[in-house]
Amino acid sequence: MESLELTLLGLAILLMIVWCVNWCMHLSALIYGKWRLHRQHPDVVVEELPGISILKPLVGIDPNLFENLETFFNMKYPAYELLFCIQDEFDASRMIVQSLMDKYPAVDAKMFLGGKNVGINPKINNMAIGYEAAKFDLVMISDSGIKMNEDTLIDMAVHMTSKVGLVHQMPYICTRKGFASNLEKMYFGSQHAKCYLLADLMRINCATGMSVLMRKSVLDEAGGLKAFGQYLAEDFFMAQAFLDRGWRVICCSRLALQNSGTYSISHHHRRICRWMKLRNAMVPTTVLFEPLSLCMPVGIITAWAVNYIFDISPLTFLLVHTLIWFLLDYTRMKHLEHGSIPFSKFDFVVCWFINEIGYMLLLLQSHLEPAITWRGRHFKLKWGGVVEEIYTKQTV
Ligand SMILES: CCCCCCCC/C=C\CCCCCCCC(=O)N[C@@H](CO[C@@H]1OC[C@@H](O)[C@H](O)[C@H]1O)[C@H](O)/C=C/CCCCCCCCCCCCC
Ligand SMILES: O=c1ccn([C@@H]2O[C@H](COP(=O)(O)OP(=O)(O)O)[C@@H](O)[C@H]2O)c(=O)[nH]1
Repeated sequence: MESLELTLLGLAILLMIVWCVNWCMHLSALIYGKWRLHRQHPDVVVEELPGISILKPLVGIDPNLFENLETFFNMKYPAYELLFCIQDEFDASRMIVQSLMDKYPAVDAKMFLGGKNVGINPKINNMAIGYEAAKFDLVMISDSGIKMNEDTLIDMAVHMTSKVGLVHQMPYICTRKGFASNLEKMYFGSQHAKCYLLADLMRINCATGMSVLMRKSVLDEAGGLKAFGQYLAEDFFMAQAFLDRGWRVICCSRLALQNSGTYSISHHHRRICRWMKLRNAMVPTTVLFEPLSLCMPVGIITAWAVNYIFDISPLTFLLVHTLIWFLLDYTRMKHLEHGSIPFSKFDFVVCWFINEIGYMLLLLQSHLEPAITWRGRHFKLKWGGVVEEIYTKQTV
């Protein structure tokens, strides 16, 4: 009996330690975010910044594609080239790119059609020809849904100091109409931002491939872009290749503004679930630690612990815990927005709860359904992150 009580006491103390670690994570991410993000670079001599080759992999169109791509033609940067990689020669994005190239003849832009089969990852296959044609030593990969501010390239280039090999942007979401967009903002502004900033602070590989600037010479030394075609989480392995060679990988101070014109709650959930499956395979410790870094699971287990040790009402504890967590998320989101949050406080509360609950359900789903579906293709992840495409039989 005594040993059971001791075990329960030990467990309760352990859970309280996990709870304290979570508050330290929350506060460190807030402080680090304040220091790292939204910096200005008034003293930079822009003309001296190195040239950049920007790879834009495109598949299909969405209502914001023209607007998003146009921002790349209007960047304040001395030397850059745009390498549009269009997966299918009959893809509708070809017309959009052509019209932008006609509108901005002074911008160095080229189109590459059809890609090249160098592996399984379709994004890598799509960019393979563009990569070979890149003329600058700094190569940037920028996903189709990204919108750029005029000074984002400057910010990324400034972060590419002599010890740095890869600069990435923390994903965030542009303000668009509707609840689905608010929910996406909530996801990227709360738990995701907290862990992303912390990982960057602790130099843990967390680089997301939607917007990354890399030294091409180092990537070539690692086998070039094609070496990463066997993985679906090519971003993770690319960043790892830089770390393995002693280069620093850092997050710059501008956020990656995702502004896809096609969005819905189910699309967001499918996408996040796909990412969770990749995380589970790449860094298996996240299987245990990701739930332990979420408000509700941590609150519930600690409510039991404080009740066991201090006889405090679990419900009161849970309410106070949730309120403070919520307020810290609100503070972070305000900082990420660099101003006021673009939806009402009521919407914020609703989104916050739906995001917290949805997050836990998605974590469960990511374990139940291991196959990965991406843009209509199905993949099986093998240990170590190598991927295999699953072909389904067509019946006529
Ligand atoms: C008690 C502490 C527990 C901490 C546990 C935290 C668990 C992680 C929780 C949230 C993670 C958010 C930050 C990581 C960002 C990863 C984003 C992601 O999942 N990206 C995958 C998909 O990217 C797209 O893939 C297709 C590609 O074409 C696109 O271009 C990409 O954008 C990506 O592939 C994933 C790779 C693996 C990333 C592993 C990240 C581990 C992060 C650990 C963070 C720990 C921080 C806390 C430290 C105390
Ligand atoms: O078969 C594919 C799937 C994706 N992509 C490109 O890869 C990038 C990321 O795709 P998506 O937005 O679907 O990935 P997510 O961010 O959801 O992981 C985009 O620029 C796509 O155009 C590609 O070239 N071929």
